[in-house]
Amino acid sequence: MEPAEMNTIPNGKGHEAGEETTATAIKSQSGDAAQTPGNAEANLAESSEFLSNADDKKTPRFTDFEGKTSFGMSIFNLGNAIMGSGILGLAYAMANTGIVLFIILLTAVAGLSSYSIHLLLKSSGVVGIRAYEQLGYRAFGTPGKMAAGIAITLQNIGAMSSYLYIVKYEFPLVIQAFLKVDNPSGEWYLNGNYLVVIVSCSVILPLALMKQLGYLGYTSGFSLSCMVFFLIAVIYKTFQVKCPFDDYAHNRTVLGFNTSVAADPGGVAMTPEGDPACTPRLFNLNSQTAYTVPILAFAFVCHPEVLPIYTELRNPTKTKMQHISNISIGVMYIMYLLAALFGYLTFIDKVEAELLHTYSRIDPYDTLILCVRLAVLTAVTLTVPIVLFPVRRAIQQLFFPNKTFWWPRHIAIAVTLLTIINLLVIFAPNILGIFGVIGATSAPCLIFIFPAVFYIRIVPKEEEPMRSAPKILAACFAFLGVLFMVMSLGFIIIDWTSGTSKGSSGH
Ligand SMILES: NC(=O)C[C@H](N)C(=O)O
Repeated sequence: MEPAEMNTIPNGKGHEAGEETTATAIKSQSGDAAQTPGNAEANLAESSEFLSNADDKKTPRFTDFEGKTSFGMSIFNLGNAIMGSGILGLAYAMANTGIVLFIILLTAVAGLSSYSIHLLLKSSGVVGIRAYEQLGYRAFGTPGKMAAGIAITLQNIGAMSSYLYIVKYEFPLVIQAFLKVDNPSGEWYLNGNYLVVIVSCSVILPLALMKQLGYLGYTSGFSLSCMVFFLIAVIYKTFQVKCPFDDYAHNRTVLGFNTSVAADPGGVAMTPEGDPACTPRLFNLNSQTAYTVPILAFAFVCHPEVLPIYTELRNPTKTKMQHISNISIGVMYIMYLLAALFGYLTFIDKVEAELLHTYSRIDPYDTLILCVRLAVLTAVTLTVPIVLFPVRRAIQQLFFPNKTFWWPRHIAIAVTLLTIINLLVIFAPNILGIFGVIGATSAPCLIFIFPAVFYIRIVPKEEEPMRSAPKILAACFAFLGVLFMVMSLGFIIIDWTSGTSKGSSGH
């Protein structure tokens, strides 16, 4: 072991100077043990110590970091990590599956998501370090660590870009409507690119510079309340909007108004009352049904954030963290179900891939809908710092594995990441298609494949033989992930070649 390793903070978070404990040395040894068969015994002793402690619910013995975040704040943070732009695509997914099939799939993805967190937590109990990349390292050495780090980076950069796209395209419309600017003539405050930079510098960057994720609990709570407001508005609108709805652009054209709202090229056919297009379906299968699982999987991705949140949890145990995950997933499940159901019941077959757009087609200047847009904008903006944390941690794990916390590096990584995402959103809006592919590859890796294969490799054979039920189940889970990845990629390729791209998971 190199002397430098004795000071390693493997989770990428540092202690204050002088806070270094012998625990750090224990971790460094365990990192080494992964590579040296001779140390396997010591390693196993350490793992069983973690496991027995977790199971006994005695004083926890995780020594990689002393967390201070409460149970409630951790629920807010994880809930905020789960809830993002994914919610806007769910009504569309329901339109393409029907209500019953959607509920079955939503329940399945939520359940699988929670099982996958169980695998991650159990593996991290064995390794003793709560970092996704370290699980990869323990399971497969450097390639495993690289694979985890790269998947987290790609997935989360994709998610953050999708949030900033919302800021770029929604924020100018909201400002325009609130200021009642009918004919915009190049005002800077209606330019989405400037707004993205302003929001990034004034809101996201200061939050992303926080030393610990736990501090973001309050903003996460606020972000979730914004989404609750969105949900209440979606439910309320179901009883307000008559099906078939009158397209605003169509009305304005018919009445001869000069409107700045572009008419949808497809238009909305004015269907008579009693049209089947206004009857909700219980089951539905069409060419877009294939996108449902990628949309749902994207909506439930929070796995890169689980271990950082666990690291900062006060008195951490596996059971406690699993409760936090189950509560967050459970609450999001209910919110997702309600948003999808009422969004679908409002527009039935006319619902678009992005729910907010559909409301704008009724009346883009409706005050409630403008407030809802503002709420969604705020919610996704406040999610960016949470999603940025695991990327910074992955970069630290990959490039500066043996370094203690250092403010200049912490700040430089955040600034660089935000700059890259801003440049992508401003100059390469067409890259969303690429993120569809990334979403289709990194999401199944992070949710299904990595937790399962890491678990199989990390949990010692003495404790769970290869043919034991938990490991066979984990193997099936990994297989499901591969199947899902191949399917999603196949659909995207078919979509591209037939030229009807809808962009699956990358909203
Ligand atoms: N955190 C993520 O990667 C995506 C998040 N689950 C969303 O719905 O936007």
